[in-house]
Amino acid sequence: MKEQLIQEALEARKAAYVPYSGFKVGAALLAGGKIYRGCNVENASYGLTNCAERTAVFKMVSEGHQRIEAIAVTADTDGPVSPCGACRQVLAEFCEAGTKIYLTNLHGNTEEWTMEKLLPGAFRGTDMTRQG
Ligand SMILES: O=c1ccn([C@H]2C[C@H](O)[C@@H](CO)O2)c(=O)[nH]1
Ligand SMILES: [Zn+2]
Repeated sequence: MKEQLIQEALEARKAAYVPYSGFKVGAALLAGGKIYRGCNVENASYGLTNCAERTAVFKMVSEGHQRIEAIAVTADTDGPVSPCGACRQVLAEFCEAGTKIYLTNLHGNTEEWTMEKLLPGAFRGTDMTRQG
């Protein structure tokens, strides 16, 4: 599954819409027996850009799944790509501590991370049980 997710992420990257940065990113995740791909989608109002990882997550949720089994992310970086802080927080919502995160690049450099390594001590909904 690791290799398949990486190949799917490489394919997903080809669809990236990046007229401003030129930096294409691809992601692919497994959920409910299906693979959801995502690419980054930029906007003339730069801050509205959606990263590849979040595109894949939102596709998954909108299709009725809420648990990521594993995810691969790829870009044309020197080392394995490093997901941004926003994506780490969004991934944490639908991953468990041990969920595998495959970080890779176009040169075949791959690192196998976990959600807990990607965002230690992530803020979670359960942290809000004593609100009010
Ligand atoms: O993990 C990452 C890091 C960056 N980007 C995108 C956002 C923007 O389109 C471009 C440059 O930041 O890369 C992603 O999609 N995922
Ligand atoms: Zn991001």
